[in-house]
Amino acid sequence: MDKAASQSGLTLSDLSVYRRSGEKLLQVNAHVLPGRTLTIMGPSGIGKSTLLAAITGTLSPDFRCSGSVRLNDRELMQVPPEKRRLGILFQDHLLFPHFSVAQNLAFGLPPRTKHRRARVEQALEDIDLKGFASRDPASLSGGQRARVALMRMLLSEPEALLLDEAFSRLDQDLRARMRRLVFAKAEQAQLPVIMVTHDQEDAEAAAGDILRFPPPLAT
Ligand SMILES: Nc1ncnc2c1ncn2[C@@H]1O[C@H](COP(=O)(O)OP(=O)(O)OP(=O)(O)O)[C@@H](O)[C@H]1O
Repeated sequence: MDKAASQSGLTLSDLSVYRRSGEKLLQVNAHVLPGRTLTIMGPSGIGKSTLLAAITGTLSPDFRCSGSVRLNDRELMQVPPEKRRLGILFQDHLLFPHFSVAQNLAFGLPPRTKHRRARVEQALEDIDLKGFASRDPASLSGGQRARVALMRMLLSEPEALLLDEAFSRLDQDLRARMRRLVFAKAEQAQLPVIMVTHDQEDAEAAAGDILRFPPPLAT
């Protein structure tokens, strides 16, 4: 593998999260290739969401982290959150309630994007919501909201995706459709993905490495 190829993707090196008291929650070493997904699973409360916050640079003051997060050729630890170019999707699929669907999507576009209206129209088509531009988010179904949230994240041109129980509020059919959409987009754009989930089917659908906490006991 040449040097450039070996640097592509998202690399967590001894990334550790601690409570302010000094107690270590998790430590992770992982390399996620472009277009591939690393699934993180483990019991509630062990620090999976906190780990994602360490990656995005949005840890609450109750925690601190150490180690390294490299995205392609950039070390992110000293980079402010808004410049890390990470897309994160939570289970709530939060949209701005006073913005229309189109305005929510436009919010994802980087500031200097040209042809904003056309980009938003195309995005609506991509998620099968043509004609929904002026709708109020509250008038959408859960699945429609999830697709708008996903597309808004993708429009922001992230270089990696982080999914925090992103599919858990969706019913089974929709969950499978959303998963396919996310993994297809990630593969198409060659984005590394880290997915936190409690759901074995999510993990199987991702078809990538799985990191389980606590590690299984050796037999
Ligand atoms: N803002 C906060 N201040 C203090 N403690 C917090 C805060 N957020 C989370 N915690 C605590 O930190 C620990 C890790 O929480 P975290 O949400 O990262 O766990 P998790 O593994 O993602 O859990 P779940 O699977 O239930 O989402 C938990 O004990 C939680 O109660």
